[in-house]
Amino acid sequence: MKAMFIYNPSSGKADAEQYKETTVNVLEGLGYEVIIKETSKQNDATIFATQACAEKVDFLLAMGGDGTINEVVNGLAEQPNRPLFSFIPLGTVNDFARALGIPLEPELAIEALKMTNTRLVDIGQIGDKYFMNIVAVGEIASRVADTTVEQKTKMGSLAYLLEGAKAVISNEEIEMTITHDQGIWKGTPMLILVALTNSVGGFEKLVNAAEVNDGKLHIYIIKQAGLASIARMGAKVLLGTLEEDTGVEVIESSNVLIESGNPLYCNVDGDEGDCTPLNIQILPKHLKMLVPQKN
Ligand SMILES: Nc1ncnc2c1ncn2[C@@H]1O[C@H](COP(=O)(O)OP(=O)(O)OP(=O)(O)O)[C@@H](O)[C@H]1O
Repeated sequence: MKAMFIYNPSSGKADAEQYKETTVNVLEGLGYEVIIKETSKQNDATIFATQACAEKVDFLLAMGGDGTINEVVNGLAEQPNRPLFSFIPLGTVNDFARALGIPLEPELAIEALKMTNTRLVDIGQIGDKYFMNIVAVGEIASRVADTTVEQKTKMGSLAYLLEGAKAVISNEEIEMTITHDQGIWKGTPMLILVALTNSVGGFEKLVNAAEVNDGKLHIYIIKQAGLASIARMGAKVLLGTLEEDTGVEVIESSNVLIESGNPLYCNVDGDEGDCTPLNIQILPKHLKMLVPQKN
């Protein structure tokens, strides 16, 4: 059996090197012959993941933050022979790991490779790219993309909230049209989230209803709100009851087209993505993943 191990030495606190040997030992202990690939720049992880498919490896293991994992998913998504996939989270947010029950401590995640189950997992397609967690559209979303790596490392998920709140103060109303399976929504929302998983920006209960393999895009339309309403919604984010807020509308759909009066950049899995109009669809159970067995 062959495995490819892709790691990003710069992810998180840049400590992939320290976990590399243990990871390879565990893979070899599981009977894999291991091909090791170190990324050095943007897109390397995508190229390596595509190579893994061409070389028909049995298992692809990645180590890195959400950005690296997103690149790997982009390399796998269009290939006909996708290997089993899993990853060791090293980033600052690690939403996909939270959603899948992969331990956030790298040592524990590596150990967990010894006892896994397979799970078919949905991914999303946005234009010609792929994502596994979230697309955010609105002025807040573009500000979040401005959060520096230093801010993210220091404050973790809090950075997302603070940057978001700052953006709200200068928020201008932008007309948006959302075409989904059941109809068309028009308005001037503050933020639109299209989520595949429960965990967004490190908040594990943000999209409570989302399961990684439910075949649905969970669309949260967050309407214009003053600071008091934002504080109320913030509390509900923590409690996992955001969808009950009067300022929030939730739509489930397999496809969505998001158009806006002025072009708006979106944020895809924490990084800047394309500009509106955005065509998003779900690819149900597209990845076969190895996830830790539940105790
Ligand atoms: N050797 C490298 N040095 C610097 N950057 C790299 C290297 N290899 C890959 N990259 C780039 O680093 C980007 C960010 O990495 P990643 O998201 O894994 O870490 P992070 O930003 O610390 O995590 P998170 O997204 O959870 O905050 C990748 O998308 C890739 O383009």
